[in-house]
Amino acid sequence: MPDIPAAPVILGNEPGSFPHSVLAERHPAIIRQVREAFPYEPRQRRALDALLANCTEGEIEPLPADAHDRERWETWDMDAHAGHSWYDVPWLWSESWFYRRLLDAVGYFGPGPWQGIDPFLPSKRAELDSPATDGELAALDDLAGRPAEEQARALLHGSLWGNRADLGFRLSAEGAEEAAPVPGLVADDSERLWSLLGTAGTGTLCLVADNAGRELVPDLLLVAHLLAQGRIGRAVLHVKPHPYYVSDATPADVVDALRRLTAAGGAAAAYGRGLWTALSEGRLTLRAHPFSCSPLPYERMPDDLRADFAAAAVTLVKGDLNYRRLVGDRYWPPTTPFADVTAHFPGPVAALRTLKSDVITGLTPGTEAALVAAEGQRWRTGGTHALVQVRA
Ligand SMILES: O=P(O)(O)OC[C@H]1O[C@](O)(CO)[C@@H](O)[C@@H]1O
Repeated sequence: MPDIPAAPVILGNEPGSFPHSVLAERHPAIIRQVREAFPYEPRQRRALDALLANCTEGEIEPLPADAHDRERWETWDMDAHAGHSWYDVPWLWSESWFYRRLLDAVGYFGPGPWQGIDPFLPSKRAELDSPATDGELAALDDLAGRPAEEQARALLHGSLWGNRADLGFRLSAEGAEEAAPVPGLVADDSERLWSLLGTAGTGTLCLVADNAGRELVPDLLLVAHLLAQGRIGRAVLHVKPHPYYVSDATPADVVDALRRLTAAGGAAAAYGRGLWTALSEGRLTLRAHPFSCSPLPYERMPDDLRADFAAAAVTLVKGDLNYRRLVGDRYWPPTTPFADVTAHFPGPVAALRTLKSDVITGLTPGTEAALVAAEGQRWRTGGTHALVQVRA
């Protein structure tokens, strides 16, 4: 690990800051949304009320002795944070804790009739079934006639901007972006990524997925294309073992996305069938490792996960939250080299992310200055900029 000076860990205790607004406003809004989405019973409603009070005004209370994952949370710093305000512990930790406690409140971990019912399913399904998704899948028919290289670039673009829930594989979108005053892409190592993926490869691609629906669909399309073109021999798709950060993809969401593709007809269905076959033949594997919902940076990943990533030709890490966990959720100076903050990662790694939180590394001084001149600090959190960063 290079000797880089540690930057301050992001906490949520500064009123007016983005992390503070997530804890003070977004989490209560998520609780309201979940209450309205299901006919939860009185016990669950009382538990949601208690969570609302606890997460905004209370202290972190350890999991009960019989919680199925208590030991795991002990290794994830629960005892060190117990007794503190949610605002005074690392923001990354507080956010993960919120989803863990929310699932408890609605009875997700059971036992009982609500066990395994995803409280975010209605919003995920609505997005997947939206007419916007129809239009985006239909656009694949035009893409199918283009040269493979062009398809690959368009699908990468779709996967990247899909992180904004905006499938970008409509080729027309590419030019629009270049016309913006500050480029949409604040760092673009995509050529290095293509060189890692080669043109004829037997290696494994690990894709650490982020959101379900309109992000997962283009992620799957990209994987399908790379497998079909023989640029990789195998893919491992890492998803979350349980609902998380509202829209994060779980194994059930992968199945929903595949059904959506195969039912769409045209080129989308062909991609869907290819993925279905790849899963049944073991060329595409699903992983839902507990650490994928951990409140810790990837630097602290367990050995089995480390071995997975070490064996990959490249690991694609999708989205803002995974970026925060990859580089460390800290106020890095924006020009801190990406290679330095990802030196802990056990193999070649590429981040594909739209910018939705304060964490950023790997910018050139010129890019940072142009962004600040045009937008102040809004570019960090607005989701209007994106990056492709690679450490080979
Ligand atoms: O879906 P993504 O790209 O991981 O974004 C989730 C994002 O939600 C927030 O945590 C706010 O809750 C972001 O700052 C975070 O990183």
